[in-house]
Amino acid sequence: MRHAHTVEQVRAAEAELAGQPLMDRAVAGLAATCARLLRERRGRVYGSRVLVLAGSGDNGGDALFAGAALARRGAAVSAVLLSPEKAHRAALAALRATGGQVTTDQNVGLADFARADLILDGIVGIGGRSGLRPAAAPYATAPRTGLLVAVDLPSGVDADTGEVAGAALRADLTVTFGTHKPGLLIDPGAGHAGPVQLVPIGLRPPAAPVQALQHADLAALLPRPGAESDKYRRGVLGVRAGSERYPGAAQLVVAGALHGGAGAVRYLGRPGAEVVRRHPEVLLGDGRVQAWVVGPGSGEATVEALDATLAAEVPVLVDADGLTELARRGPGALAGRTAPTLLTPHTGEAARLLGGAATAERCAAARLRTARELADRYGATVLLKGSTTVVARPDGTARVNPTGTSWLATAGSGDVLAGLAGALLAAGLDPFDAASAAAYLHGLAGRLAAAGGNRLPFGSVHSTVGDRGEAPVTARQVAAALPAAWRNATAPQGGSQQDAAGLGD
Ligand SMILES: NC(=O)C1=CN([C@@H]2O[C@H](COP(=O)(O)OP(=O)(O)OC[C@H]3O[C@@H](n4cnc5c(N)ncnc54)[C@H](O)[C@@H]3O)[C@@H](O)[C@H]2O)[C@@H](O)CC1
Ligand SMILES: [K+]
Repeated sequence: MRHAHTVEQVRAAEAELAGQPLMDRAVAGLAATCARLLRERRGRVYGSRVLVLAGSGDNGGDALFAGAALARRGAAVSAVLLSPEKAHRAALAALRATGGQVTTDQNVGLADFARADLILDGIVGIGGRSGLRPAAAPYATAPRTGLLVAVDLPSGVDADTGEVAGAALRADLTVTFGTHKPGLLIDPGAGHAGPVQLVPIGLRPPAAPVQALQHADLAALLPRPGAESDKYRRGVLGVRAGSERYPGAAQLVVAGALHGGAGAVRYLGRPGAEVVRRHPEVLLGDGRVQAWVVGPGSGEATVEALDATLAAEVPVLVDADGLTELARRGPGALAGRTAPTLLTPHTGEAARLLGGAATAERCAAARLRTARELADRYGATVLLKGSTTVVARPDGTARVNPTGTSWLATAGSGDVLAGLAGALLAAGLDPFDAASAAAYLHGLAGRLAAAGGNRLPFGSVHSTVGDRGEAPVTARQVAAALPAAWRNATAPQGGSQQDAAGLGD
């Protein structure tokens, strides 16, 4: 499990320990990574051009100290000071002692930025407030040919939320200290961070409010049938999805559920005959179920379907048309529920559920806040889909999904996810585990399907961008790739499989 802590928690954990040794460890890790990158790119550190962007705090101090370490190994290091009068004194002296050049002229800085082999972004770290200041903003868009390494986090990204107010630096790699920060794992911040490397510095922070599953966590969560298993013990999922107008949604929910390990799927809806023709395993008509999925493509049947499922005393997953109807009814519609509810909106549906001034764009820009607010208001677990899927519980604990790919932004992909998460609910996972495991498996299936037989490219903690060497996928292909994703995640050699899937640390 990856753990991400808030700035307040990091500060408290740091306060328990002495400052300078922490900084020394951070700088040593940072300088070692930069040296490795330079060796990979230029064959050696000696003679490489390194630019340090140094702000006024300890983040600038880290970058300047790392610059000094690289200069001692023969790199040509220059630094541009963004707040000259407040630059970290000891670090600046260390860089000067190695012969490093220091400037306060931003034109010189931008010229060096264009030609450096490696740039260290030490403008602001966890002390950053409300976006980049005017002196730093040009570096967010200035042309460069070298690699940019963000120190602790990309300047301009909100450490606690991943929100970006205005411009932010875009890194090729982020070297973060002590623990992950939520903003490194959640878009848009995650997109600015690139792959994240964690340098341990000995912090002992409390339980993390934001987590990201890894392969081993998924393997532990996914149900495994035992000798005593029958279809009821494995979990029967009831599906009220699809309509005459949207028969495909029913097929995709069912495909997601069957490949998601449901003991059986019971289908209630108009296109029943078509569903059984495609999936002969499916049971039709009312009967015992352990969880429900309601809403995908349910069209004119939605009101009745929602009434029936919300009255059931088993977990219910509400998606798509079901969410639009729920938004009309408001949070009170869930007040009488005796079993858990899982809501799986995309940002447009999230905006509808929140009402007021909420828009899809604002929900996308503030994903963690949106998921938490919905979970709190509706008293339900919420899986907010999109670039970085976020799962939040009413108590605010959240999981962010590292496996997503933008290839999953395709029609019907959400229906497959609903069926998969529903199957895991029916198997007895609590909604938080069911939703986060489903998102992980679904993302992995999307990536495996997109990569075809190719090895997945080296990725990151978080890589939501469709990579070269991948092809577009359909929702049916995602459903069909679920068994491969399941095997990939649960194979005994999980660690190497994780690397093969491009999800290494
Ligand atoms: N405290 C510790 O024990 C450790 C801290 N470390 C480093 O220290 C950093 C935190 O240092 P600080 O607390 O000094 O904070 P930062 O260096 O992140 O930033 C604070 C400074 O930046 C200014 N500032 C705030 N918002 C700004 C903005 N939008 N644009 C420009 N300037 C802005 C503030 O006025 C303040 O002077 C971490 O991110 C990490 O890099 C590491 O060395 C590990 C150990
Ligand atoms: K930074």
